Amino acid sequence: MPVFPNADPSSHIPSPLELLGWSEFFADQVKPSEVDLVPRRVASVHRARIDAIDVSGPIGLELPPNMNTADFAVGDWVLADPLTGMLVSRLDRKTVFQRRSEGGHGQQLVAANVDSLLIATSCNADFNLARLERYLVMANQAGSNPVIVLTKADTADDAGIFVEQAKALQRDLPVVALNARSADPVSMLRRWCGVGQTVAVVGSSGVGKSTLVNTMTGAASQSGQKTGTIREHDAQGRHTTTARSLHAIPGGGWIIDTPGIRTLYVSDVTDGIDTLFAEIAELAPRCRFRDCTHTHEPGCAVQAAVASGAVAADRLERWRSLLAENRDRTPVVSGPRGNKIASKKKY
Ligand SMILES: Nc1nc2c(ncn2[C@@H]2O[C@H](COP(=O)(O)OP(=O)(O)OP(=O)(O)O)[C@@H](O)[C@H]2O)c(=O)[nH]1
Ligand SMILES: [Zn+2]
Repeated sequence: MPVFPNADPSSHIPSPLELLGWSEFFADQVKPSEVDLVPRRVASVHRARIDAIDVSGPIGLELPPNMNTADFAVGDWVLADPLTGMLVSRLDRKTVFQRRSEGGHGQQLVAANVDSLLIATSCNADFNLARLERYLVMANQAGSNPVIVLTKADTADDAGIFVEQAKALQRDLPVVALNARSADPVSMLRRWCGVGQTVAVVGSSGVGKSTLVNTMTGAASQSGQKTGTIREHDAQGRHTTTARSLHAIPGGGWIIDTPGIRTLYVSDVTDGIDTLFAEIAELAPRCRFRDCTHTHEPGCAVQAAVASGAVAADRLERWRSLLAENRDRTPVVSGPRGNKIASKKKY
């Protein structure tokens, strides 16, 4: 019998459901009256149809007439009737990404139950600190661990310059530079893609999201086609992703690809901004005024930190503009006495 030097005899062998990302968080939500239902995970959402996976593989989900596919996100866990295949209920989400739809008023669901968000950008003209900050705010707000993935490192003279700049964006932020067309992603991203873990890839069009997903899933497995990624020609005649879907990573977790996002607005993400600019958020309580804007007030701890060089002036500038945008775009609802309160985060 082979001996594995690091094998832990007490180590937990994941159940087939755990391999799909199931955990106690979801199991605890199943009511006694629901024990005859089966958990399924949403693999792709279409206008009139939802495809799911369960322990036996890909499976369709029937939606009752009072439910709308737009209310479901890739990565969601639902309970279904095993006999009719009818979706009965959705379990609460551990994490959820949503973004304000362009021109629209509602929030558009991007993905749910994502453990780590792979924020892809390339080591070239696409590299933009302000855009990365928006994605970081989105990940922080959703409760997922952000990881910056710098693609096309093979085309850069010195990818290290990009790595250093990205690392400075947020405390303890993991940053990896790789060639998405080589085997790099498989080993370099493995620690976020363990058994039962789910990652999602976001970023602008053309940065290499699909290439990354194909490399991680082993394109030869054709799992991309099976779970329903759609590639269409865009205005420039390039192939581009138009639908999100969940793909299996051989020997590991799950990866969700998303279409390129043109404009990412920040809205209702105050906590996410505080995490991104932790050095500023932590100083604020030491300002003389509780509602200090850190611009002109006497006794401002943040301005003092900028003067001493402990906080970078451009960070304060970017913090201010993100916060202003967030304030402008966050819907305000009337409170009990007509006072305005920001809308509550809703999963
Ligand atoms: N040299 C190099 N080329 C890459 C790398 N990653 C992606 N590419 C190329 O960049 C182009 C765009 O890659 P895609 O994977 O289609 O980009 P995408 O982000 O999925 O784009 P959308 O589907 O439009 O959102 C393709 O020609 C890829 O072969 C990389 O790390 N190095
Ligand atoms: Zn201040």
